[in-house]
Amino acid sequence: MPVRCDETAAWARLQQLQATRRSFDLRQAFAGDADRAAALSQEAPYVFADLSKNLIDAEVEQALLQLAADCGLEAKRAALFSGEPINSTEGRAVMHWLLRTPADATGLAPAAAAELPAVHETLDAMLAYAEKVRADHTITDVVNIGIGGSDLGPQMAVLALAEQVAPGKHFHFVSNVDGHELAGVLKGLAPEHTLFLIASKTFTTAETMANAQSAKRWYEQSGGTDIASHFAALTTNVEAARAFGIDTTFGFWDWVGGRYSMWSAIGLPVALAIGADGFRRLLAGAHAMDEHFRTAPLVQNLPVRLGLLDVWYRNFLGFTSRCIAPYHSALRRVPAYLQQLEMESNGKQVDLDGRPLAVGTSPVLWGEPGTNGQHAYFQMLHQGTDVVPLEFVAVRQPAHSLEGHHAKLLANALAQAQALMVGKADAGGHRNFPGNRPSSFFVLDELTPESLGAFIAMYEHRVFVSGAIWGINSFDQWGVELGKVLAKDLEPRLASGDVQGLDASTAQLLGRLKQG
Ligand SMILES: O=P(O)(O)OC[C@H]1O[C@](O)(CO)[C@@H](O)[C@@H]1O
Repeated sequence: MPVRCDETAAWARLQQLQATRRSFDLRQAFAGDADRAAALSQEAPYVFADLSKNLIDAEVEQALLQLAADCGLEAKRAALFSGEPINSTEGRAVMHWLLRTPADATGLAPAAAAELPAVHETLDAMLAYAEKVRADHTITDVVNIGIGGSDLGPQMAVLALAEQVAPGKHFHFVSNVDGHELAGVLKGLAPEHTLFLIASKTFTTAETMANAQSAKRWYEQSGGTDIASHFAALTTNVEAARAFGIDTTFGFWDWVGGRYSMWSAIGLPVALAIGADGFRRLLAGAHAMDEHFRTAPLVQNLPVRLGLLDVWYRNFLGFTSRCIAPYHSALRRVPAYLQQLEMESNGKQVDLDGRPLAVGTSPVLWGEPGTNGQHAYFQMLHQGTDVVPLEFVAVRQPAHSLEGHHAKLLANALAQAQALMVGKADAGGHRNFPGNRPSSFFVLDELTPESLGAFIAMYEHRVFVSGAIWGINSFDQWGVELGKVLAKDLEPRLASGDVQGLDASTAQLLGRLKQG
């Protein structure tokens, strides 16, 4: 039976520490420890993290590392990198990291080594296709149709790396079954200049299938005659894609979770946007972070330190949400991407054996780019009654040459982190800032494919770490199923008006929304 984190000696120790840390004050902690900033910071590939403005100290970190030991984190990490079927409810290995492993890597576990040639064969084919389409100037618009992991990752990355996108191609992402979205995109397109990518791991997702059918109908009705050249599928279900009428397919494997799939064929929009070299650089950055996570001692391992901090905040300090503020507008879809990554992975209520947990799991993740958030919800972060740990992401070098802007942006990020911590007590009443509010601060030197890859991989592993401590399966998502089944039942009722067997509220709403 797996170890329950809350039954370990380290958990009890952390509870004791939490009781003695009720009055912990960041300002005093800095005043009392000249080494605090350095000791609670971490260099990792392409990412520097200053964790020193968090409500922790060396003793708490030490106890958290003991918790990692008691919960078998290293063995779990080894199981991840050995290709063991750690996604136990689906009987699957979890090897998205293999998608960014170089072709000549040595020392891989047999399960991983066996898959590596196929990974690179598919990658090479996909990148060759990407280069062919990039060189084809008749294709001016690429429409990615997919949802969840088949949308958020590529969309986030194409936006983040927009500076490197070759001119002449426009990228559109259609995810919602809401026809307004697809109709809005199609309005400006011509079939002969458009490439549709149907991105779906399962090739069964209702929204994606509906959008794909409508896109195909639109293509044919607008005079398009060459589906083979204007549609490609990115999927593990190549047969279903063929049955749909798509010949050009790029596959991947069931050991790649949807929310971990931007490194696979699902990343084709990114490769189309930044080219084969750019995509390989993205993979290289992520691989560098994989190696850091796999090999660095836990005490100097950034994803480990972050995952343990998440456990401390969630389970000992009782913080139920975390805010992410990228101070870079190109990172504006990062919060949405991370929401799926963390909340779909760790929003679980039972352990690996299906037994109810006695501890809280995934916090709510939310956020907007700075400085916009400052003029919206930062009020609550500074003076609200709840403490919400905040994560700043800043990029040292801008990709534009507009004078003065970047210094203003960075000054704001620094100022907000500083203000949250130091507060302002002398004004009293409405003008009082309590301070002592925690934040982490990530610095990327430049926003490049490498640094983006490393940053995202850091988050993936961080989510793995907290999930491993909680003893949950971070790689299934049964919680999305019930709504899908009920929607199937309700769809025909919206036409017929049949409310038999429905609860009174759903019946009333269905009556109001009835179609026709
Ligand atoms: O790629 P697919 O199979 O269309 O799934 C899309 C998304 O739907 C989910 O399965 C949730 O419904 C996500 O996990 C996944 O990323």
